[in-house]
Amino acid sequence: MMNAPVRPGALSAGALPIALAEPAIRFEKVGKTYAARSGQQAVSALAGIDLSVPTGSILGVIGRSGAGKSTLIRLVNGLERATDGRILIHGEDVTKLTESGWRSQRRRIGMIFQHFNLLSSRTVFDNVALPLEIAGTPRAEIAAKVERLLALVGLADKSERYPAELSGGQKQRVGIARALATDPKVLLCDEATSALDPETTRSILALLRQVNRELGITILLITHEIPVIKEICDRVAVIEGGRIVEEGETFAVFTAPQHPTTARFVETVTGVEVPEHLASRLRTEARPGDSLVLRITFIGENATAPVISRLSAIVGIDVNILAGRIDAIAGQPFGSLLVSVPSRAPESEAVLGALKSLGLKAEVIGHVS
Ligand SMILES: Nc1ncnc2c1ncn2[C@@H]1O[C@H](COP(=O)(O)OP(=O)(O)OP(=O)(O)O)[C@@H](O)[C@H]1O
Repeated sequence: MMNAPVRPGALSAGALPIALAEPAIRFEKVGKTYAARSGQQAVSALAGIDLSVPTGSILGVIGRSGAGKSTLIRLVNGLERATDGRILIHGEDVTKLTESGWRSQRRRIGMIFQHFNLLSSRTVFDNVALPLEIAGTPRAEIAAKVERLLALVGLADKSERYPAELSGGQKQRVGIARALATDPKVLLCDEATSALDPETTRSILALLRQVNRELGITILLITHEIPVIKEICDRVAVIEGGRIVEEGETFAVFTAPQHPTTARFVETVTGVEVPEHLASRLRTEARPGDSLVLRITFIGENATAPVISRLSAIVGIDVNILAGRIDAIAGQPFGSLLVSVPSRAPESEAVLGALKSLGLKAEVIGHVS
């Protein structure tokens, strides 16, 4: 039986759920092999990459050095060409574009870099104006647009300065303004905060979030820093050895990583270390009078609920807090707490049962005297 035909105009693009909307970027079985150079072997940098960047989202690709991140992002703006598969940008296959096709495509893609790539001989204003000059925009229009962009990135008072007179964070703000000059639909970020200190990193990430939310620009970023993913990415893809080993919504991936590499990345921001003085005394077998050490994970609304007092009330015993943290992942609360309770059978079983009834994940770490 044939499917019923879809009536043209029955669904407007605005009414489509995100999952059905055309992704801003789609990789289909993409591979990249760098050709052998004299005396060297060919390098397979990427293989079998299937990845969709939903329109309007921020997707972060994380991986260690050499995993293939730079190659992946360079394929999206045509600085490298895929050797296998296809890349679609807003539905258009860019894999077969000619150089002149790429020139007009690149106007729809902005890019920012780890080392900013500003022209040192041009003022802030002239750096931001450059893509507009290349596109042949009239001078009066350029002036108005550059002023708007500098106001957006918080540098309205720096337009006549030169890059050497700016801090790293200010240079990246100029990079962002320049990348937005041609009204791109997609912004690519290549380790954009790796050269910045943590506080400046946070302010640049907040600006990127604002650009995404207020201008509706899709962002694909690559990084080796998990806090960047935690802070602003809606989705995360983990890349290793040229392959995507895990991909999903940031909160889901962080709270239940499936691949060992993902688990190693996320434990640095979600886990609570067992304090040294405790770790050296931990045993797997309980002895009479011992305490049981548990790691409790709080997700979503549980992270801010008074669960420890509720737990004590249910089981009628004291719960000692040993270490903990409450944080936000992609804007959602997440907490992890190390506690100790009596190891004796009825009490410890009651605690584990009560934690389950409260909807909390508990992991037994060991026993201490
Ligand atoms: N132009 C090139 N010619 C040959 N091999 C290359 C080239 N560029 C990258 N490679 C190789 O491809 C693999 C992936 O490199 P890529 O730079 O994409 O990784 P990365 O994750 O961005 O690493 P890093 O964070 O260190 O930049 C590596 O083995 C690298 O040596």
